[in-house]
Amino acid sequence: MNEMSPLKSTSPRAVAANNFAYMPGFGNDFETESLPGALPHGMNSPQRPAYGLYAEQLSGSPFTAPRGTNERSWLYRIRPSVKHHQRFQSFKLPAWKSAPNAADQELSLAQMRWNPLPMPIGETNFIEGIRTMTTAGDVFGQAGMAAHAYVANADMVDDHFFNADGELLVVPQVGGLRFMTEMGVMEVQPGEICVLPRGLVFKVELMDGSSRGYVCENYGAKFTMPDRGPIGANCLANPRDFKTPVAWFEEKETPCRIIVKWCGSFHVTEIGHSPLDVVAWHGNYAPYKYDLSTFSPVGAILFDHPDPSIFTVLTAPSGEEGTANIDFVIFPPRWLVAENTFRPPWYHRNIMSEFMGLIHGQYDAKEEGFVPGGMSLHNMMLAHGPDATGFEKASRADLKPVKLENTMAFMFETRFPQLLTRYAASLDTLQDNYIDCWTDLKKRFNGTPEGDWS
Ligand SMILES: O=C(O)Cc1cc(O)ccc1O
Ligand SMILES: [Fe+2]
Repeated sequence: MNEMSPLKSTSPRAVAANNFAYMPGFGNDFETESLPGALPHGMNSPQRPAYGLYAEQLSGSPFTAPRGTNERSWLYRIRPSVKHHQRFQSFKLPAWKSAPNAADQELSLAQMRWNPLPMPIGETNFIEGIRTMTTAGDVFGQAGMAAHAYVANADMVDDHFFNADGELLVVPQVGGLRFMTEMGVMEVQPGEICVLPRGLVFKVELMDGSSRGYVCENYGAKFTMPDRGPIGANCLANPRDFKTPVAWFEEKETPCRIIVKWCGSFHVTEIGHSPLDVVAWHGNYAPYKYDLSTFSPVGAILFDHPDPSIFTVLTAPSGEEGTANIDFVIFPPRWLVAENTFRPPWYHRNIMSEFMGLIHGQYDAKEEGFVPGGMSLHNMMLAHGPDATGFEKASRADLKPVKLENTMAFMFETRFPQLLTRYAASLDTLQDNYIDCWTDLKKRFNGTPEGDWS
Protein backbone atom coordinates (compact mmCIF):
# COMPACT_ATOMS: atom_id res chain seq x y z
CA MET A 1 0.00 0.00 0.00
CA ASN A 2 1.42 3.43 -0.89
CA GLU A 3 1.85 6.05 1.77
CA MET A 4 -0.26 8.91 0.42
CA SER A 5 -1.34 12.16 2.02
CA PRO A 6 -4.99 12.90 2.84
CA LEU A 7 -7.37 13.14 -0.06
CA LYS A 8 -7.86 16.46 -1.77
CA SER A 9 -9.53 16.57 -5.14
CA THR A 10 -12.92 16.70 -6.81
CA SER A 11 -13.71 13.52 -4.96
CA PRO A 12 -13.41 12.83 -1.25
CA ARG A 13 -12.03 9.43 -2.24
CA ALA A 14 -9.40 10.61 -4.73
CA VAL A 15 -5.76 10.76 -3.82
CA ALA A 16 -4.12 14.16 -3.37
CA ALA A 17 -2.85 15.55 -6.64
CA ASN A 18 0.14 17.30 -5.11
CA ASN A 19 2.00 14.46 -3.50
CA PHE A 20 2.99 12.07 -6.21
CA ALA A 21 5.22 9.13 -5.59
CA TYR A 22 7.16 6.87 -7.91
CA MET A 23 8.43 3.32 -7.94
CA PRO A 24 12.01 2.74 -9.18
CA GLY A 25 13.00 0.28 -11.89
CA PHE A 26 12.81 -0.37 -15.61
CA GLY A 27 10.20 -2.85 -16.84
CA ASN A 28 9.57 -4.17 -13.34
CA ASP A 29 6.48 -6.06 -12.39
CA PHE A 30 5.02 -3.29 -10.23
CA GLU A 31 2.03 -3.32 -7.93
CA THR A 32 0.33 -0.28 -6.45
CA GLU A 33 -2.98 0.63 -4.88
CA SER A 34 -4.34 3.98 -3.77
CA LEU A 35 -6.98 2.46 -1.49
CA PRO A 36 -6.11 -0.33 0.96
CA GLY A 37 -7.03 -3.77 -0.31
CA ALA A 38 -7.97 -2.58 -3.81
CA LEU A 39 -5.44 -4.86 -5.46
CA PRO A 40 -6.37 -8.56 -5.59
CA HIS A 41 -3.64 -10.91 -4.46
CA GLY A 42 -2.77 -14.27 -5.94
CA MET A 43 -5.10 -13.77 -8.90
CA ASN A 44 -6.06 -11.18 -11.50
CA SER A 45 -9.78 -11.54 -11.97
CA PRO A 46 -11.77 -12.16 -8.78
CA GLN A 47 -15.50 -12.69 -9.12
CA ARG A 48 -16.09 -9.39 -7.30
CA PRO A 49 -13.02 -7.16 -7.01
CA ALA A 50 -12.80 -5.04 -3.86
CA TYR A 51 -14.64 -1.68 -3.80
CA GLY A 52 -16.84 -2.84 -6.71
CA LEU A 53 -14.01 -2.16 -9.15
CA TYR A 54 -13.81 -3.68 -12.61
CA ALA A 55 -10.72 -5.71 -13.58
CA GLU A 56 -9.25 -4.91 -17.00
CA GLN A 57 -6.12 -6.10 -18.76
CA LEU A 58 -4.07 -3.66 -20.86
CA SER A 59 -1.77 -5.59 -23.22
CA GLY A 60 1.36 -3.98 -24.60
CA SER A 61 2.55 -7.11 -26.39
CA PRO A 62 0.79 -10.06 -28.00
CA PHE A 63 -0.31 -12.56 -25.36
CA THR A 64 2.28 -15.03 -26.60
CA ALA A 65 5.33 -12.71 -26.80
CA PRO A 66 8.49 -14.23 -25.28
CA ARG A 67 8.88 -13.62 -21.57
CA GLY A 68 11.48 -10.86 -22.01
CA THR A 69 9.18 -8.72 -24.15
CA ASN A 70 5.80 -9.79 -22.79
CA GLU A 71 4.11 -6.73 -21.29
CA ARG A 72 0.71 -6.28 -19.74
CA SER A 73 -0.88 -4.68 -16.73
CA TRP A 74 -4.05 -5.37 -14.78
CA LEU A 75 -6.07 -2.26 -13.96
CA TYR A 76 -8.76 -2.15 -11.24
CA ARG A 77 -11.03 0.72 -12.11
CA ILE A 78 -14.34 2.36 -11.32
CA ARG A 79 -15.71 1.73 -14.81
CA PRO A 80 -14.21 -0.48 -17.51
CA SER A 81 -12.71 1.36 -20.51
CA VAL A 82 -15.45 0.02 -22.73
CA LYS A 83 -17.66 2.58 -20.99
CA HIS A 84 -15.25 5.29 -22.15
CA HIS A 85 -14.79 4.21 -25.75
CA GLN A 86 -18.19 4.86 -27.29
CA ARG A 87 -19.55 6.61 -30.38
CA PHE A 88 -16.34 8.02 -31.77
CA GLN A 89 -16.51 10.95 -34.14
CA SER A 90 -13.86 12.39 -36.33
CA PHE A 91 -11.58 14.96 -34.68
CA LYS A 92 -9.01 17.27 -36.19
CA LEU A 93 -5.45 17.85 -35.03
CA PRO A 94 -4.14 19.06 -38.38
CA ALA A 95 -0.55 19.71 -37.32
CA TRP A 96 -0.01 16.12 -36.11
CA LYS A 97 0.99 13.94 -39.08
CA SER A 98 1.79 10.25 -39.46
CA ALA A 99 3.93 8.22 -41.84
CA PRO A 100 3.48 7.69 -44.70
CA ASN A 101 2.64 11.34 -45.09
CA ALA A 102 2.55 11.29 -48.89
CA ALA A 103 0.13 14.18 -49.34
CA ASP A 104 2.07 16.56 -47.20
CA GLN A 105 5.75 15.75 -47.36
CA GLU A 106 8.53 17.89 -48.72
CA LEU A 107 11.86 17.07 -50.24
CA SER A 108 14.19 16.60 -47.31
CA LEU A 109 17.49 16.13 -49.11
CA ALA A 110 19.30 18.87 -47.26
CA GLN A 111 20.95 19.43 -43.95
CA MET A 112 18.37 21.44 -42.06
CA ARG A 113 18.19 23.44 -38.88
CA TRP A 114 15.44 25.38 -37.17
CA ASN A 115 15.27 28.02 -34.47
CA PRO A 116 12.75 27.26 -31.68
CA LEU A 117 9.05 27.35 -32.45
CA PRO A 118 7.37 30.49 -31.11
CA MET A 119 4.96 30.00 -28.20
CA PRO A 120 1.32 29.81 -29.32
CA ILE A 121 -0.87 32.92 -29.23
CA GLY A 122 -4.29 31.31 -28.94
CA GLU A 123 -5.17 28.85 -26.19
CA THR A 124 -3.35 25.60 -27.00
CA ASN A 125 -3.09 22.48 -24.89
CA PHE A 126 -0.39 19.81 -25.14
CA ILE A 127 -2.00 17.65 -27.83
CA GLU A 128 -3.24 20.66 -29.83
CA GLY A 129 0.31 22.01 -29.63
CA ILE A 130 2.00 19.03 -31.28
CA ARG A 131 3.53 19.98 -34.63
CA THR A 132 5.07 17.19 -36.68
CA MET A 133 8.49 17.93 -38.10
CA THR A 134 9.35 14.57 -39.69
CA THR A 135 7.77 11.19 -40.26
CA ALA A 136 9.60 7.93 -41.00
CA GLY A 137 8.50 4.39 -41.84
CA ASP A 138 4.85 3.45 -41.75
CA VAL A 139 2.34 3.76 -38.94
CA PHE A 140 0.22 0.91 -40.41
CA GLY A 141 3.21 -1.42 -40.51
CA GLN A 142 4.14 -0.45 -36.93
CA ALA A 143 7.65 0.59 -37.97
CA GLY A 144 9.29 3.98 -37.87
CA MET A 145 8.53 7.14 -35.97
CA ALA A 146 7.56 10.78 -36.07
CA ALA A 147 9.57 13.64 -34.61
CA HIS A 148 7.32 16.35 -33.21
CA ALA A 149 7.84 19.66 -31.48
CA TYR A 150 5.17 20.95 -29.09
CA VAL A 151 4.24 24.37 -27.78
CA ALA A 152 1.46 24.74 -25.21
CA ASN A 153 -0.05 27.39 -22.96
CA ALA A 154 -3.18 25.68 -21.61
CA ASP A 155 -4.02 22.69 -19.43
CA MET A 156 -6.07 19.77 -20.65
CA VAL A 157 -8.96 20.00 -18.21
CA ASP A 158 -11.75 17.69 -19.35
CA ASP A 159 -9.92 16.42 -22.44
CA HIS A 160 -7.94 13.18 -22.32
CA PHE A 161 -5.97 11.41 -24.99
CA PHE A 162 -4.57 8.07 -25.99
CA ASN A 163 -2.39 7.08 -28.90
CA ALA A 164 -3.05 3.69 -30.45
CA ASP A 165 -0.29 4.35 -33.00
CA GLY A 166 2.68 4.17 -30.71
CA GLU A 167 4.32 5.17 -27.47
CA LEU A 168 5.29 8.80 -26.90
CA LEU A 169 8.70 9.80 -25.59
CA VAL A 170 8.39 13.39 -24.33
CA VAL A 171 11.39 15.70 -23.92
CA PRO A 172 10.38 18.99 -22.24
CA GLN A 173 12.60 21.98 -23.05
CA VAL A 174 10.69 24.87 -21.42
CA GLY A 175 8.19 24.32 -18.58
CA GLY A 176 7.39 21.28 -16.49
CA LEU A 177 4.56 18.98 -17.55
CA ARG A 178 2.22 17.08 -15.26
CA PHE A 179 1.01 13.90 -16.95
CA MET A 180 -2.15 12.70 -15.25
CA THR A 181 -2.44 9.16 -16.55
CA GLU A 182 -4.68 6.20 -15.89
CA MET A 183 -1.83 4.56 -14.00
CA GLY A 184 -0.64 7.55 -11.97
CA VAL A 185 0.74 11.05 -12.19
CA MET A 186 4.21 12.05 -13.42
CA GLU A 187 5.69 15.51 -13.12
CA VAL A 188 8.38 15.96 -15.74
CA GLN A 189 10.74 18.95 -15.81
CA PRO A 190 13.12 20.06 -18.55
CA GLY A 191 16.15 17.78 -18.12
CA GLU A 192 13.82 14.82 -17.54
CA ILE A 193 11.97 12.72 -20.10
CA CYS A 194 8.97 10.42 -19.90
CA VAL A 195 7.44 7.62 -21.92
CA LEU A 196 3.68 7.11 -22.30
CA PRO A 197 2.87 3.60 -23.52
CA ARG A 198 0.69 2.99 -26.55
CA GLY A 199 -2.96 3.04 -25.50
CA LEU A 200 -2.51 4.70 -22.10
CA VAL A 201 -5.09 7.45 -21.40
CA PHE A 202 -3.68 10.70 -20.06
CA LYS A 203 -4.05 14.45 -19.92
CA VAL A 204 -1.37 17.09 -19.47
CA GLU A 205 -1.25 20.09 -17.13
CA LEU A 206 1.38 22.80 -17.48
CA MET A 207 3.34 23.34 -14.28
CA ASP A 208 4.95 26.63 -15.32
CA GLY A 209 2.69 28.19 -17.95
CA SER A 210 3.88 28.31 -21.55
CA SER A 211 5.80 25.16 -22.40
CA ARG A 212 7.84 23.81 -25.28
CA GLY A 213 9.61 20.59 -26.10
CA TYR A 214 9.94 17.57 -28.33
CA VAL A 215 8.11 14.27 -28.75
CA CYS A 216 9.25 11.08 -30.43
CA GLU A 217 6.28 8.94 -31.48
CA ASN A 218 7.49 5.36 -31.76
CA TYR A 219 5.34 3.28 -34.12
CA GLY A 220 7.45 0.16 -33.54
CA ALA A 221 8.50 -2.11 -30.72
CA LYS A 222 8.78 -0.42 -27.36
CA PHE A 223 11.81 1.46 -26.11
CA THR A 224 14.03 -0.61 -23.92
CA MET A 225 17.43 -0.18 -22.29
CA PRO A 226 20.37 -0.94 -24.59
CA ASP A 227 22.64 -3.86 -23.78
CA ARG A 228 25.87 -2.61 -22.25
CA GLY A 229 28.17 -5.28 -23.68
CA PRO A 230 31.67 -5.14 -22.20
CA ILE A 231 30.75 -2.03 -20.19
CA GLY A 232 29.18 -4.49 -17.75
CA ALA A 233 26.35 -4.26 -15.30
CA ASN A 234 26.50 -0.53 -14.51
CA CYS A 235 26.69 2.96 -16.03
CA LEU A 236 24.85 4.62 -18.90
CA ALA A 237 21.20 4.63 -17.81
CA ASN A 238 20.68 2.51 -14.71
CA PRO A 239 17.33 0.76 -14.22
CA ARG A 240 16.67 2.20 -10.76
CA ASP A 241 16.65 5.73 -12.16
CA PHE A 242 13.51 5.06 -14.19
CA LYS A 243 10.44 6.00 -12.16
CA THR A 244 6.91 4.72 -12.58
CA PRO A 245 4.06 6.53 -10.81
CA VAL A 246 2.00 4.93 -8.07
CA ALA A 247 -1.73 4.47 -8.64
CA TRP A 248 -3.83 7.62 -8.56
CA PHE A 249 -7.47 8.14 -9.45
CA GLU A 250 -10.17 10.73 -9.49
CA GLU A 251 -13.90 10.25 -9.16
CA LYS A 252 -15.10 13.09 -11.37
CA GLU A 253 -18.67 12.65 -12.56
CA THR A 254 -18.80 15.55 -15.03
CA PRO A 255 -18.54 15.59 -18.87
CA CYS A 256 -15.12 14.63 -20.25
CA ARG A 257 -13.76 13.79 -23.67
CA ILE A 258 -11.35 11.14 -24.89
CA ILE A 259 -9.44 11.93 -28.05
CA VAL A 260 -7.80 9.00 -29.82
CA LYS A 261 -5.08 8.81 -32.45
CA TRP A 262 -5.60 5.63 -34.44
CA CYS A 263 -3.85 4.81 -37.77
CA GLY A 264 -2.96 8.45 -38.26
CA SER A 265 -6.44 9.90 -37.81
CA PHE A 266 -8.10 11.40 -34.77
CA HIS A 267 -11.40 10.57 -33.12
CA VAL A 268 -13.28 11.87 -30.09
CA THR A 269 -15.88 10.50 -27.72
CA GLU A 270 -17.73 12.23 -24.92
CA ILE A 271 -18.29 10.52 -21.60
CA GLY A 272 -19.92 11.67 -18.38
CA HIS A 273 -16.98 11.08 -16.08
CA SER A 274 -13.21 11.08 -15.82
CA PRO A 275 -11.45 8.11 -17.41
CA LEU A 276 -8.66 8.50 -14.82
CA ASP A 277 -10.40 6.06 -12.51
CA VAL A 278 -7.86 3.29 -11.92
CA VAL A 279 -7.67 2.74 -8.16
CA ALA A 280 -5.02 0.00 -8.24
CA TRP A 281 -2.92 -1.79 -10.81
CA HIS A 282 -0.17 -4.33 -11.20
CA GLY A 283 2.01 -5.35 -14.12
CA ASN A 284 4.93 -4.32 -16.29
CA TYR A 285 3.21 -2.16 -18.95
CA ALA A 286 3.34 1.31 -17.45
CA PRO A 287 4.50 4.89 -17.98
CA TYR A 288 7.87 6.03 -16.66
CA LYS A 289 10.08 9.07 -16.37
CA TYR A 290 13.84 9.46 -16.24
CA ASP A 291 16.15 12.26 -15.12
CA LEU A 292 18.85 12.70 -17.79
CA SER A 293 21.34 13.91 -15.16
CA THR A 294 21.41 10.35 -13.76
CA PHE A 295 22.95 9.04 -17.00
CA SER A 296 26.53 7.95 -16.32
CA PRO A 297 28.48 8.51 -19.55
CA VAL A 298 31.24 6.11 -20.50
CA GLY A 299 33.63 7.34 -23.18
CA ALA A 300 37.14 7.52 -24.58
CA ILE A 301 39.64 7.96 -21.77
CA LEU A 302 42.80 7.93 -23.90
CA PHE A 303 42.21 8.87 -27.54
CA ASP A 304 39.64 9.13 -30.35
CA HIS A 305 35.95 10.01 -30.45
CA PRO A 306 33.64 6.98 -30.07
CA ASP A 307 30.36 6.52 -31.89
CA PRO A 308 27.43 8.32 -30.25
CA SER A 309 25.79 4.98 -29.48
CA ILE A 310 27.72 5.15 -26.19
CA PHE A 311 25.16 7.77 -25.14
CA THR A 312 22.04 5.71 -25.89
CA VAL A 313 19.48 6.08 -23.11
CA LEU A 314 16.75 3.99 -24.74
CA THR A 315 16.60 1.94 -27.90
CA ALA A 316 13.58 0.70 -29.81
CA PRO A 317 14.58 -2.45 -31.69
CA SER A 318 13.53 -3.08 -35.27
CA GLY A 319 13.76 -6.86 -35.31
CA GLU A 320 17.13 -6.71 -37.08
CA GLU A 321 19.87 -6.99 -34.53
CA GLY A 322 21.84 -3.79 -34.00
CA THR A 323 19.60 -1.79 -36.33
CA ALA A 324 17.32 0.30 -34.18
CA ASN A 325 13.91 1.48 -35.21
CA ILE A 326 14.86 4.42 -32.95
CA ASP A 327 17.72 5.23 -30.64
CA PHE A 328 17.20 7.97 -28.10
CA VAL A 329 20.68 9.38 -27.51
CA ILE A 330 21.80 12.27 -25.30
CA PHE A 331 24.92 14.43 -25.26
CA PRO A 332 25.30 15.18 -21.55
CA PRO A 333 27.90 17.17 -19.60
CA ARG A 334 31.14 15.17 -19.43
CA TRP A 335 34.91 15.35 -19.26
CA LEU A 336 36.87 15.47 -22.51
CA VAL A 337 40.31 13.99 -21.97
CA ALA A 338 41.29 12.29 -25.23
CA GLU A 339 44.91 12.95 -26.22
CA ASN A 340 46.06 13.90 -29.71
CA THR A 341 42.44 13.80 -30.78
CA PHE A 342 39.95 15.95 -32.63
CA ARG A 343 37.47 15.90 -29.75
CA PRO A 344 34.12 17.06 -31.24
CA PRO A 345 32.10 14.73 -33.50
CA TRP A 346 33.91 13.81 -36.68
CA TYR A 347 32.58 14.57 -40.15
CA HIS A 348 30.34 11.75 -41.18
CA ARG A 349 27.69 10.24 -43.43
CA ASN A 350 25.29 7.87 -41.75
CA ILE A 351 22.83 5.26 -42.99
CA MET A 352 20.62 6.21 -40.04
CA SER A 353 18.72 9.54 -39.96
CA GLU A 354 19.42 11.99 -37.18
CA PHE A 355 16.90 14.44 -35.71
CA MET A 356 18.45 16.55 -32.94
CA GLY A 357 17.25 19.03 -30.35
CA LEU A 358 18.95 21.08 -27.67
CA ILE A 359 17.45 21.20 -24.17
CA HIS A 360 19.92 23.72 -22.82
CA GLY A 361 23.41 25.15 -23.27
CA GLN A 362 25.63 24.61 -26.28
CA TYR A 363 26.34 21.55 -28.43
CA ASP A 364 30.02 20.81 -29.03
CA ALA A 365 29.76 20.30 -32.81
CA LYS A 366 28.17 23.71 -33.36
CA GLU A 367 29.65 26.96 -32.15
CA GLU A 368 26.59 28.97 -33.12
CA GLY A 369 23.16 28.65 -34.65
CA PHE A 370 21.99 25.53 -32.77
CA VAL A 371 20.12 27.14 -29.89
CA PRO A 372 18.11 25.69 -26.98
CA GLY A 373 14.68 24.73 -28.32
CA GLY A 374 16.12 24.49 -31.84
CA MET A 375 16.18 21.41 -34.04
CA SER A 376 18.32 19.92 -36.77
CA LEU A 377 17.87 17.14 -39.28
CA HIS A 378 20.71 15.23 -40.90
CA ASN A 379 19.03 12.64 -43.04
CA MET A 380 20.21 9.27 -44.31
CA MET A 381 23.65 9.55 -45.99
CA LEU A 382 23.75 13.36 -45.80
CA ALA A 383 27.15 14.66 -44.74
CA HIS A 384 27.50 16.76 -41.61
CA GLY A 385 29.83 17.52 -38.72
CA PRO A 386 31.34 20.45 -36.86
CA ASP A 387 30.89 23.93 -38.27
CA ALA A 388 33.98 25.77 -39.56
CA THR A 389 34.45 27.74 -36.33
CA GLY A 390 34.18 24.58 -34.24
CA PHE A 391 36.63 22.74 -36.48
CA GLU A 392 39.12 25.58 -36.28
CA LYS A 393 38.88 25.78 -32.50
CA ALA A 394 39.08 22.03 -31.86
CA SER A 395 41.98 21.55 -34.29
CA ARG A 396 44.09 24.06 -32.41
CA ALA A 397 42.89 23.41 -28.85
CA ASP A 398 45.28 22.76 -26.01
CA LEU A 399 44.27 19.18 -25.19
CA LYS A 400 44.18 19.33 -21.41
CA PRO A 401 41.19 17.72 -19.64
CA VAL A 402 38.18 19.95 -20.18
CA LYS A 403 34.76 19.61 -18.65
CA LEU A 404 31.97 20.13 -21.13
CA GLU A 405 29.38 21.83 -18.94
CA ASN A 406 26.02 23.49 -19.43
CA THR A 407 24.96 21.24 -22.28
CA MET A 408 22.19 18.73 -22.97
CA ALA A 409 21.46 17.86 -26.57
CA PHE A 410 19.63 14.77 -27.77
CA MET A 411 19.03 12.80 -30.94
CA PHE A 412 16.15 10.69 -32.25
CA GLU A 413 18.04 8.43 -34.66
CA THR A 414 16.14 6.03 -36.88
CA ARG A 415 16.97 3.43 -39.50
CA PHE A 416 14.38 5.07 -41.80
CA PRO A 417 14.75 8.26 -43.80
CA GLN A 418 12.88 11.10 -42.11
CA LEU A 419 10.53 12.94 -44.45
CA LEU A 420 9.82 16.55 -43.69
CA THR A 421 6.29 17.74 -43.21
CA ARG A 422 5.22 20.72 -45.28
CA TYR A 423 4.86 22.56 -41.97
CA ALA A 424 8.53 21.95 -41.08
CA ALA A 425 9.70 22.89 -44.57
CA SER A 426 7.80 26.18 -44.54
CA LEU A 427 8.48 27.30 -40.98
CA ASP A 428 9.81 30.86 -40.60
CA THR A 429 12.28 29.46 -38.12
CA LEU A 430 13.97 27.26 -40.74
CA GLN A 431 17.50 28.59 -41.17
CA ASP A 432 18.05 29.07 -44.88
CA ASN A 433 21.77 29.66 -44.35
CA TYR A 434 22.49 26.53 -42.28
CA ILE A 435 24.86 24.96 -44.79
CA ASP A 436 26.96 28.15 -44.77
CA CYS A 437 28.35 27.01 -41.41
CA TRP A 438 30.65 24.68 -43.39
CA THR A 439 31.63 27.21 -46.13
CA ASP A 440 34.81 28.34 -44.42
CA LEU A 441 36.26 24.85 -44.08
CA LYS A 442 39.49 25.47 -45.98
CA LYS A 443 41.59 23.22 -48.13
CA ARG A 444 44.60 22.44 -45.95
CA PHE A 445 46.20 19.88 -48.21
CA ASN A 446 49.36 21.35 -49.72
CA GLY A 447 51.37 18.24 -50.46
CA THR A 448 53.37 18.43 -47.21
CA PRO A 449 52.75 16.01 -44.32
CA GLU A 450 52.08 18.98 -42.02
CA GLY A 451 49.33 20.46 -44.22
CA ASP A 452 48.54 24.15 -44.33
CA TRP A 453 47.54 25.45 -40.88
CA SER A 454 48.32 29.09 -41.60
O1 LIG B 1 25.76 14.57 -35.90
C1 LIG B 1 25.77 14.80 -34.68
O2 LIG B 1 26.09 15.88 -34.21
C2 LIG B 1 25.49 13.64 -33.73
C3 LIG B 1 26.72 12.82 -33.57
C4 LIG B 1 27.57 13.02 -32.53
C5 LIG B 1 28.74 12.33 -32.41
O3 LIG B 1 29.54 12.54 -31.37
C6 LIG B 1 29.08 11.40 -33.37
C7 LIG B 1 28.21 11.15 -34.45
C8 LIG B 1 27.03 11.88 -34.53
O4 LIG B 1 26.16 11.64 -35.53
FE1 LIG C 1 25.53 12.90 -36.97
